[in-house]
Formats: sequence, structure tokens, C-alpha cells
Amino acid sequence: MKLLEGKTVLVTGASTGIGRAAAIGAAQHGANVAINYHSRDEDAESCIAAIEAAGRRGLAVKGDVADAATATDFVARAVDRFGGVDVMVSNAGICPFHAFLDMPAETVERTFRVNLHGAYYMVQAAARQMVEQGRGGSMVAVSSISALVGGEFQTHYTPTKAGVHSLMQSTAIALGKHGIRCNSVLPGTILTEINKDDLADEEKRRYMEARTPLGRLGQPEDMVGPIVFLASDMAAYVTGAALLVDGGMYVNLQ
Ligand SMILES: NC(=O)C1=CN([C@@H]2O[C@H](COP(=O)(O)OP(=O)(O)OC[C@H]3O[C@@H](n4cnc5c(N)ncnc54)[C@H](OP(=O)(O)O)[C@@H]3O)[C@@H](O)[C@H]2O)C=CC1
Ligand SMILES: C[C@H](O)[C@@H]1OC(=O)[C@H](O)[C@@H]1O
Repeated sequence: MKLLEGKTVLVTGASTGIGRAAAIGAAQHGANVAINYHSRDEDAESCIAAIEAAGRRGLAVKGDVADAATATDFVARAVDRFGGVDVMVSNAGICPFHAFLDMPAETVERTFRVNLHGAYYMVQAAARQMVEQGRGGSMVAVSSISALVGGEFQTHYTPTKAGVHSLMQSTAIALGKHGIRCNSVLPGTILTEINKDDLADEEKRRYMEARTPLGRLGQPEDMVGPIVFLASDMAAYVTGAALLVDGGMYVNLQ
């Protein structure tokens, strides 16, 4: 069953990882897909090729989500190409692991700007377009298990993920009257570029696997079903919700 037939889906940070899998998955579910990315031109091109191989139309727009103008440009380009916006998957993010006491201010600033300001501007730009269209819509923000728990080397990162989760709760209220639903997914540990170096440490990787009741870390494709579901009309009465997609890691105290 195709859940996004005829819809236009926008995904930020879709050159690699979770965003890429979500963009291709949305196309396989019948959507035309516009992707944003920051630096990896070839990966963005191959993502578009995969969208087209699924029989849908794709558009890649390069830009830094930390800049509010990137969001208005991304939405405008998507509307120009596809005629509207039905779904915004706000996914772009960074996590430069670093200790707390000597954390550089620039690292804090950049992480906040990309992860939290970026999500805010993208969701706001998409919402303005959806309200103008008058046919509702769906926002899916990629938050994290880190919205709920801490990380020694993620003191600048976890607050942004809690912020994204909170943004979806508040926008669910602000936009409900327009038929726009806002939800977040909370991935556990998914094997992507963001943690490649961190998890190159075998001991750390084995520890993270051992914490996961399903016995393995996640793959980007594990995120597709939950994101597509929340984006789709199957979730028509779901808003302000947060869906953990973590193989059970969060509940595994002992
Ligand atoms: N992997 C995991 O375990 C988890 C990830 N998450 C979240 O998932 C999201 C995606 O991460 P993931 O797929 O793992 O990591 P990746 O590093 O594989 O993907 C990150 C994506 O974000 C893009 N990006 C980075 N900075 C910017 C920017 N300033 N402007 C626009 N795009 C940008 C990258 O583009 P490019 O490469 O072209 O620069 C890339 O497409 C993040 O928000 C992360 O916090 C949440 C929980 C767990
Ligand atoms: C980058 C981390 O490995 C990843 O990101 C998160 O949000 C979680 O903390 C994961 O472990």
C-alpha cells in the first residue's frame, strides 16, 4: 500500500543517513520529493536518482538550514516545481561529540543553530505555505532519544533534540486549527555518518548494541516506516506525539 500517493514531501538533510532513507522511502510511497542538503553534492544527486528510479519526481536544493533564508528558498523552489507542500520532514542535524568543560562556544552556537533554529525556520516556512494552500499538512521532526536522556559528550546536542521535540508539541497546538499535524520521531542509535567516528570505537559500539533489547543498532531504513506513517493520512488523528524508534534502548535500565 502506498501511503503518500500524490503528495509533495520535503526532507531536510537528505544527502545521507536518515533523511536520505526517508526521502527515498517517501518516493517509494508515491510522493514527489524535494531534498535539502548542505555539502555532499554527489550524494544528493544519487538520492534524486533513487527517487526517480521509484517513478517519482525529485528536486535537490543546497543550503544551510541555520540560515532562515534557506527555508523560504527551499519551500519556494519546491512549490515552483511541484505546486505545493504536503509534508515537511525536518531532519538535518549535526552532533560534533565534545567534552563539556572545554566545549568551544562556536561548537555550541553552530549545533544550536543547525539543529534547533534550522528546524524552527523549516517548519515555519512549510507551515506558512500549508496554511495558504488550505488543505492541511504534516510535519515530522527528527528529534532523538537524546530529547529524553543525556550524553556526556552531547551537552550541546541533547538540548537541541529536546527543543525539536518541544517545537512539535507547540506547533501541534498552533497549527491544529489549520489541519496541520506536527509529530516527532525519536531515533535511538542509527548507523550513519553522524556517529561513524564515535562508533568506530568497538567497545562503545558493543556497549550501545548491548543496551538495545532488539540486539542491534538501527539502520536508516528502520526510520522510514515511522516517518512515512506519521506523514501520511494513516496518522490523521495523531498530532503532538513523539515516537521512539530505538530498538527498545530507552526502556532498558536493567
Ligand atoms: N544517527 C543517529 O543515531 C541519530 C540521529 N538523529 C538525528 O537524525 C538526523 C539526521 O542525522 P543522520 O542521518 O544520523 O546523520 P547524517 O550525518 O548521515 O546526515 C545529516 C544530514 O544533515 C545534513 N546537514 C548537516 N548540516 C546541515 C546544514 N547546516 N544544513 C543543511 N543540511 C545539513 C547533511 O548534509 P551534507 O552531508 O550534505 O552536509 C546530511 O544530509 C539529525 O537531526 C540527528 O540529530 C537522532 C537520533 C539518533
Ligand atoms: C550521534 C549519536 O550517535 C546519536 O544521535 C543521537 O541523537 C543519539 O544520541 C544517538 O546515539
